Amino acid sequence: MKESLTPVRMALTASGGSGSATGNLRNKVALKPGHSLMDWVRLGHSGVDLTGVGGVLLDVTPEQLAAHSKKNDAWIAIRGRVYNVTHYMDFHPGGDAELMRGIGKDGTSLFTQVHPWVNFESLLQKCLVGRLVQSNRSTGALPVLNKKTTTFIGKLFTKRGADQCDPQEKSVSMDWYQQLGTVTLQFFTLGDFPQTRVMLFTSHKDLTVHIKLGSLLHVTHLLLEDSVKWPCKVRTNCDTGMVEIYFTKATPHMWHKLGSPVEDDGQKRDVGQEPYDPMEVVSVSSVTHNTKLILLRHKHRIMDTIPIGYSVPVLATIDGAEVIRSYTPMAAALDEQFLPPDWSEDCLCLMVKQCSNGLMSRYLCDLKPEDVVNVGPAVGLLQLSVMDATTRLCLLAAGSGLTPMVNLILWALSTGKKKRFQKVSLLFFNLTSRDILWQDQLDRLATTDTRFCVTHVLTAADSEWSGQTGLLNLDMLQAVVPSFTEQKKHDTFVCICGPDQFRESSVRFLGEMGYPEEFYFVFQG
Ligand code: HEM
Repeated sequence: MKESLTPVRMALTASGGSGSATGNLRNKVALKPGHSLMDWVRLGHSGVDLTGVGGVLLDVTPEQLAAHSKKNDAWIAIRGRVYNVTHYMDFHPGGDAELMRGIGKDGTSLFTQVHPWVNFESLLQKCLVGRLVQSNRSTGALPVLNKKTTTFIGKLFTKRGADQCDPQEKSVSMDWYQQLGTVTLQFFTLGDFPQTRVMLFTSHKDLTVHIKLGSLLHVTHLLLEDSVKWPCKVRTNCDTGMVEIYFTKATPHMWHKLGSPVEDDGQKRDVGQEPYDPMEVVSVSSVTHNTKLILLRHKHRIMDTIPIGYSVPVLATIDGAEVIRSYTPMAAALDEQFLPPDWSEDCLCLMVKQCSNGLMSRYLCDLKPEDVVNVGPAVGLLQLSVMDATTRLCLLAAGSGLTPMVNLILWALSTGKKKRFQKVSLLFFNLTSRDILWQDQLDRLATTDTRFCVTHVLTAADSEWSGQTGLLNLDMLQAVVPSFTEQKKHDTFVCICGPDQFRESSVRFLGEMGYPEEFYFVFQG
């Protein structure tokens, strides 16, 4: 969860800025009655569409941005995101005239010059229109600062690019803020779900952050001003592509600067073959009679975020032969109260069903704490942006096909998401009731979040089972997945994961319901 950001005046001192557009120490205006921060928060929750575009995230060109430069139609871009601040005008503590100075354009530098501590992400979350993209007419060339890290007024800004890549992949910028006991790094990317690796070495000060966007790897290497604790927390905002890394300071005190950049060779390079990483087993716990939850951790202070629905290859030498099998890392629980006791933020969690003839699954389920497993780079095809306009997510899973669904469920139900999913339905098939994975967690989630519902179906139910039974059929599917209509085609997206036969029949029935391929995604086993 995002930590609350109390405005930190020290951040101002640290950055050397004046804190006011005019140089006055304070430049706040008296707001009209009914325009306090609380009133703004209330308006955000009132259901009024503050975006003015109906809640669909748009790609906005600079020309389109410039067309919204009036007080009663005011858009502003800050760090790659475009917000409609028309409703915010009268709530802006610096007054409407000040805010107007950044309207219709990229207001990032003005904004950071005046109040770098203001948490615009949170204040304007209901106003998010979309992403600022290159104009179609422009050359697509972004500043190319290869192998260069520029530091200015107490924060670090890194921008790199390559000529032959998608313009959206090119830039990653960075900012930071601090409180007495914590320091947070923010990386602004335009990616859907950038893959991030955080590494902290010597004296807990030597920090390297890798952000992988498509075929590019952006590397930020810093010697922090002081030591921080491990592990950190990494949170990715899939709507905006922002990655936030939270550290607890080893000693609480205000830092004068974040640290100094370290020049590396090859700051940006194509991501090609990455070696397998040795990871240590933290714990192996039972989920059901034949399924285990395995927590792995890098031997050194390394932490990865894996994009939703991606899988990692696991490599092991079993009976003298090398075996590779892919698994989808997932959250270790749907709710904090179910987290395994040894879990920490830097754990990679795999759920593995022990198959009688599965060499790798037996090997993994027999692992003991401190054993070492080789894990390769994550790969996947699911792009969350295909669900930009989706309000209803239908998940069809069978057995361990639940694994990619877990992170999808958590993502779709996450608060903070501007374009909320109104409904997330899981149709979950298992053999018998003792095979149902995480039944307690799924059922609990369905009671605590009304947007989520789960239907358990057993294919070999015993006499005590009062729920649904049988193999997937068209009626069952139609009860969970709405009929496909041309007018509402973007409303629903379906994800499928399970054994071959299950995937095939799901696709066949969806076809019978008229669903074109672009409205569902099949995870390959
Ligand atoms: C880019 C154009 C903007 C300009 C020139 C501007 C200017 C100002 C000024 C002069 C102040 C008074 C500063 C002080 O005396 O403490 C202020 C305060 C503030 N502005 Fe803006 N602003 C801009 C955009 C925004 C946006 C987009 C937001 C929405 C997130 C925002 C949120 C705030 C907040 C929350 C304060 C109060 C800060 C505090 O109490 O520390 N501003 N702004």
